Amino acid sequence: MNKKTVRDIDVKGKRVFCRVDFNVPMQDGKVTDDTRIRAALPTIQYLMEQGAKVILASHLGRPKGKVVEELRLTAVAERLSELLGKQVVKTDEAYGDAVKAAIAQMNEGDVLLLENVRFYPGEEKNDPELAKAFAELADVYVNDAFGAAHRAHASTEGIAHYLPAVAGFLMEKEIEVLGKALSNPDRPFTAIIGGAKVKDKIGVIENLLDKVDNLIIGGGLAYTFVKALGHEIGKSLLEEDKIELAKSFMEKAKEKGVNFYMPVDAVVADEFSNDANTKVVNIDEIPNEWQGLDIGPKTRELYRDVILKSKLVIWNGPMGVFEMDAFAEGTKAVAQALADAKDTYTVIGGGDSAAAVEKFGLADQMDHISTGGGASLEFMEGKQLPGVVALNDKE
Ligand SMILES: Nc1ncnc2c1ncn2[C@@H]1O[C@H](COP(=O)(O)OP(=O)(O)O)[C@@H](O)[C@H]1O
Ligand SMILES: O=C(OP(=O)(O)O)[C@H](O)COP(=O)(O)O
Repeated sequence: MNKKTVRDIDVKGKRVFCRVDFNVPMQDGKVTDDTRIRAALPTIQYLMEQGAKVILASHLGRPKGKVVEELRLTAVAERLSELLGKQVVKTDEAYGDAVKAAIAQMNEGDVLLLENVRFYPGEEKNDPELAKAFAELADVYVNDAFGAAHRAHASTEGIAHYLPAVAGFLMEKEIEVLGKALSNPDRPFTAIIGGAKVKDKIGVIENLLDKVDNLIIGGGLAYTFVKALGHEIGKSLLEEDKIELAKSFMEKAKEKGVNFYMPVDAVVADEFSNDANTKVVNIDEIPNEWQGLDIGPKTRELYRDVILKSKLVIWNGPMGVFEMDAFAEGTKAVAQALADAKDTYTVIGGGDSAAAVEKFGLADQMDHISTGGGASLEFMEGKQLPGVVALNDKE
C-alpha cells in the first residue's frame, strides 16, 4: 500500500483521532457480535503503547443526521473497555466544547470514544465545517475503518484534509490482502459470486472476469444466468432486464478463457419458507410453480473440486437462502470446501458470506475475512475507496 500507516508517524503525547468501524449488530442494548471491535484492537493497542491519547470515532446504523437513542455507542464503549481491560471514556457528543474538555483530561495511553458521528447531518454530507470540528480535537488522523472506507464522509474523508492522515493496521491489512488478490494473484485464482441480485454484482463480475481463472456463480442471481441460457426457472429470482448482460458475461468469459461455472442442479421449493416442500432437480428441469433456493448436491461437488484445485479464492455472497436451514447446504458446502483447502488462500468478502462462515463455525479456518461488505465489493469492482485515497502517500 502506498499510503502512510501508524508506523510512519510519531504519536507520543499526541491526540489521535482514530476512525474505526464499530457498526456492530446490537440487540436489547447489547453488542451481539464484536468482530469489528476486536479487529480494531491492534491499532488501538499500538497507539496506547506508543503513548498517544486515543480518540475513537465511529458510526452505528443509519440515524440519518439525528440523535437516535438506541444508536448511541454506550454499549460499544463497555464492550471495548472489557476487551482492552481499561476503562474507555464515552462522550455524549462527537465534537464541541464538552468533548474538548474531556480530551483535555486524557493522559497518554487513555482511550475515549466519541458519540455516533452519524447523529450529525454534516457527517454523511461530508460537510467541511464538521470535518474541521473533528480535526480541531486532534493532532493526527488515523483511519482504521475499512468497512466505511467506501464512504466519503466527514469522519472518513473530510477530516483527512486538515490533519496528517495515515492508515491503521486493519485498513492496511484489508487493502493489502484484497489488493494482492487483484493485482498479483496466486493461480489458479477463483472468484465465487453469490447473493440475491445481479444488479449489485455487475461491477464486481465485470472486473473479476479480467483477472480470474475460474468464476463460480451461485445464489439467487444465478437464475438470471440460467434463464439467459434458455432454461425455464419457474418462480426463482429473475432480473429480466439483466438477461442480456448475463449473456454478455458468459461470452466475455469464453473470449478470455475464464472457466465459468454455473449450478447444474438446484434445491427447489414450492414456497419461500423453511417449511416448504422441496426437491432436487437438474437446472434445466425447474418446475413451473417452484423456485430455486439453493444449489443442489452435484453443484456442491463441482464447486468443491474447483475450490480445492485453486491457490486463491475470493468469496462474496451466499449460494442459497442460508438463513433458512432447508437451503443452507450449498453455502455450507462452499464454506467447508474453503476450510478444507489447506493450500489455498481464502478470502471472504464480508457481508453475508462472513456471517455464513461464522454461523457454520468455520471462521477461524479462513485466511482473511474482510470486515467490510460494501467496501470490499467496491474494492473488488476496481473502484478507489475515498477513505483510503484521502490518506497521505508514502514518501
Ligand atoms: N436462490 C436464492 N433465492 C432468493 N434469495 C437468495 C437465494 N440465494 C441467496 N439469497 C439471498 O441473498 C441474500 C444475500 O444477498 P446479497 O446481499 O447480495 O449478498 P452479500 O450480502 O453477501 O453481498 C441472502 O439474504 C440470501 O438469503
Ligand atoms: O456495515 C457496513 O456496511 P457493510 O454491511 O456493507 O459492511 C459499514 O459499517 C458501512 O455502513 P453503511 O453502509 O451504513 O455506510
